[in-house]
Amino acid sequence: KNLPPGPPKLPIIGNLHQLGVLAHRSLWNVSKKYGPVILLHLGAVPTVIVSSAETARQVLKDHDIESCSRPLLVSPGKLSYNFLDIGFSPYSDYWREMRKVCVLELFSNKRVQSFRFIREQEVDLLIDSISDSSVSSSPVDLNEKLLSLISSITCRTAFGKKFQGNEFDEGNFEEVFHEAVAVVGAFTASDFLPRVGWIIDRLTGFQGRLEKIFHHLDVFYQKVIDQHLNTKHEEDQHDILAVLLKLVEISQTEYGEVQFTQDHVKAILMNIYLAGVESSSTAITWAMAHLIKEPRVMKKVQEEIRNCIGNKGKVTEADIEQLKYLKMVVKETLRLNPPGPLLLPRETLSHFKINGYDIYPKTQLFVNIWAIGRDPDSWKFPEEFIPERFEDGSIDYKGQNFVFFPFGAGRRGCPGMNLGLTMVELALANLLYCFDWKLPNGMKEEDVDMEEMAGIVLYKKFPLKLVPVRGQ
Ligand code: HEM
Repeated sequence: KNLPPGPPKLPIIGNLHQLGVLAHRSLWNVSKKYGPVILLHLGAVPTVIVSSAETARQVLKDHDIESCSRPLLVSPGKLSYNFLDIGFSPYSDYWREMRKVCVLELFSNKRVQSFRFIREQEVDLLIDSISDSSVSSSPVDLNEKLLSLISSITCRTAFGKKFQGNEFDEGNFEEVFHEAVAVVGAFTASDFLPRVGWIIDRLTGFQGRLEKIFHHLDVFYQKVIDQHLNTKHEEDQHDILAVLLKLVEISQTEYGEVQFTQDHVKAILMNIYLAGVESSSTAITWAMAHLIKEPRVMKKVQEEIRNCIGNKGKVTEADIEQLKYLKMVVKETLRLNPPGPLLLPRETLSHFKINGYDIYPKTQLFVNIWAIGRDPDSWKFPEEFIPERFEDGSIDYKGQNFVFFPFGAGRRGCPGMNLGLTMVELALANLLYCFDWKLPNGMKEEDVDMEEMAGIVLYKKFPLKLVPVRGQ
């Protein structure tokens, strides 16, 4: 065996202690010492981490089929009704069929376009609410505002209506989903310590949290499903849930292998909310944080938008294509702060080699795109925010260029990329068009902290509070 190198491990926990609070950073440091392919043991689970463009290409392109499964993790398994979703489900005929159906029915350009009016309406509401703060010159908590924006868009798109605050009987809607996000993104003992892990998860209360959140979500999904089924004017329903319920009706005739049930519907709804909301809202927050720290870039992108839109009053989705520099700002943000810094964990299906090292089946695999985005071999001044580096247009999002692929690549790449980018670009463009932004009293650009917090996505740890000044 020619196994990849890695640091020595401890009994039982292996290298778990080396993950630290921000695993992508700790793993980057380990790979600086041992090279771009390293082997760690997370408890009992052999885990390979690749951290260079070349090794990522080998995994996601040359060996995509050998490495495109997912490990059977406890929390995602529970919340996906035993892997009936597409994000956490292992590679199988079932997953292939489900992904095909979802890409066709839920993530197609046509479907994304059909929800355009919802995105534009919700962005208008956001701008109105920020305008109120601009009158009183009070700071706006952008983390909170943007999470609420993307949550509202997603709820209306997925369920046909917004659920905010206490309108949801099982508790505060945002809190319930926030807890679901925390639970699904957590490293649990059962995933790494097969015999004793479940005892630890019981003792720490994790198991109880998981059961409780599963119950709350299940009651919620069932309610919205029942409401949909009981609505007389079915033709009025154009949301994703209506599309999914239609699939339940016709699954046997049209979708051969997969027999769609209400549990499948619930699992997909979980994917859409959990995968879409925090990743997109967090990307906009990071973009605003970089821009406020870099007045040169802020000025340039605002000039582009304002010159292009003139006095129209707002930016619509049709305008976005012309905003080339805005697109570069979004790319540069996703290079430095990819919402999924290690992608989602993969699991290998068969033996293959990376850089000559043997990778065996049932190995967990992480691709450290956060490290690849800061690799000095690929990027000049990697720590600096310079959108112009994307000027020549040679680097796109399609997962073909392995120096930059914030949506992953290959078979498991993000199917919600177009939807995510559309929401990010539209919201950001309007925030920049409608307002000038200032730091609260006494703060300087260098005081804006860029500390990260790990979860299902890489959050900005502290709220970004900025004062809006109404421009046009
Ligand atoms: C800025 C926004 C977003 C970013 C950066 C992002 C990023 C990612 C990444 C890195 C992965 C893992 C890819 C891999 O393992 O190779 C992923 C998977 C996924 N994303 Fe996204 N995503 C975003 C928005 C969305 C949205 C809006 C949705 C749906 C509404 C979505 C749905 C999914 C699903 C279902 C998967 C699992 C795919 C599979 O395993 O087959 N994402 N995303």
